Amino acid sequence: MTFQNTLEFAKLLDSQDQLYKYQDEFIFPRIKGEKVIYFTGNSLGLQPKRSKAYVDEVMNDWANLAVEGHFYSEKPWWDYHERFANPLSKIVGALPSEVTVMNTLTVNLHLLMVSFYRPTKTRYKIICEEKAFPSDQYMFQSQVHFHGYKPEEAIVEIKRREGEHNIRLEDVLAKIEEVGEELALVLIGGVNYYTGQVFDMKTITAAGHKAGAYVGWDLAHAAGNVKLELHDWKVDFAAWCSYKYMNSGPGNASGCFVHEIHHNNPELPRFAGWWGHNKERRFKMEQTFDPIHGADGWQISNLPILSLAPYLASIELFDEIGMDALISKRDKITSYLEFVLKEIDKEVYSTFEIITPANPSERASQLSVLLHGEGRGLFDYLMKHGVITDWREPNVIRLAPVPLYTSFKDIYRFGQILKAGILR
Ligand SMILES: Cc1ncc(COP(=O)(O)O)c(C=O)c1O
Ligand SMILES: Nc1ccccc1C(=O)C[C@H](N)C(=O)O
Repeated sequence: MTFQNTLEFAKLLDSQDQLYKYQDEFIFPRIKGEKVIYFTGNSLGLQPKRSKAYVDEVMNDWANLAVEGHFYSEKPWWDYHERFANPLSKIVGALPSEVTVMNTLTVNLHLLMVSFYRPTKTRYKIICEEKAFPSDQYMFQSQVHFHGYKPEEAIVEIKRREGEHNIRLEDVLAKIEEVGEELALVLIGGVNYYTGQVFDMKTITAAGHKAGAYVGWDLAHAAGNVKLELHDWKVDFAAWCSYKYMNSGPGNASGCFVHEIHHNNPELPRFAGWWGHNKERRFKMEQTFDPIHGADGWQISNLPILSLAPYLASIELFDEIGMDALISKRDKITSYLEFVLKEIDKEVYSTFEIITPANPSERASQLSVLLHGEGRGLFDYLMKHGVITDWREPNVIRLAPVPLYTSFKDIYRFGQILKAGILR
């Protein structure tokens, strides 16, 4: 399809968009009375209107039933998290028994590393990507330190080549082969938070296994954004936060995946708690831990039901729409954004550089734009004029045209505001 940078064309695309109506499911902040153009769903997703009723339900059950709510509320709290298994498993390409919700992302990655980072004298290295999200870097450093290694000897970063913004698959595979028998774990962000690069998770997972290592993925920017087949790819474990593309609310619960091949492995250590104990016998208060066979067996504490409530509301929305419809709009709207950026760049003789891969199979909902010759002033201008983006040092803005609630008209309007901002 040949795109045009006109309001009429954007409206035409909106009229063909089957997800157009879902914008109305979300609450948009307003600036001077007008809904903002929201490009930061990769940091914090918008609030679905249906979330509040789910939270209210828990508040009411708590008021009316108090402790009895654990077992007798409309959605009993003691197994509330089990409602996520079906819809979540479809989002990440897993069996229902392979997913669970608990804690928060970095905490879950730490807990999963308890099981899957088991360094020995000869096999102790972790491969990760250069400039991983800082929380992941601190996690790796503290984990290797905990096991008695120094970060510089145990952490192997895959570097970008000189002058390139993205990591090449061939370089990931070469590094895995090079580290070979010393490799204990590969743990990479499935979608890089800064550039929006999507890694070839299937190929990297297979390569890590061939080297004899476990392979896990930080799916913060991938869950609800890209097509995942965690089960078929034989990923060992993964975790994600739910407050980005899954719109569950600030700091909300994380999701976890543990492949079924690990469910009955008594050799795998884990940090246990009563919520991971045999469900039928949990309240018998027995001494010996008998883990649930499934990702739920990694649960530790009883769950924060008030925060799961909006996550459940949002996950049901995903279930209604399905990942395939989302991804098909995602690709079209991301390409339209790319087109509009390039058109504006030509019109104003500017020098943007989109550092996200141009290849649609290596990107998803995010375009990261290097603003050569522009500074924070442009970002501030956009914010003031109703475009919410985010700024990452030294001079990158990240734009995520989330398919659930972004319209093609938003993209056109953004282009016009951007142009005015550059010419200001
Ligand atoms: C890739 C990645 N990893 C980890 C985190 C940290 O998540 P949390 O603070 O929920 O542990 C984030 C975002 O905050 C992220 O983007
Ligand atoms: N949870 C947050 C709390 C405060 C500020 C930012 C975040 C983010 O999630 C940042 C996000 N991980 C990012 O890719 O920028």
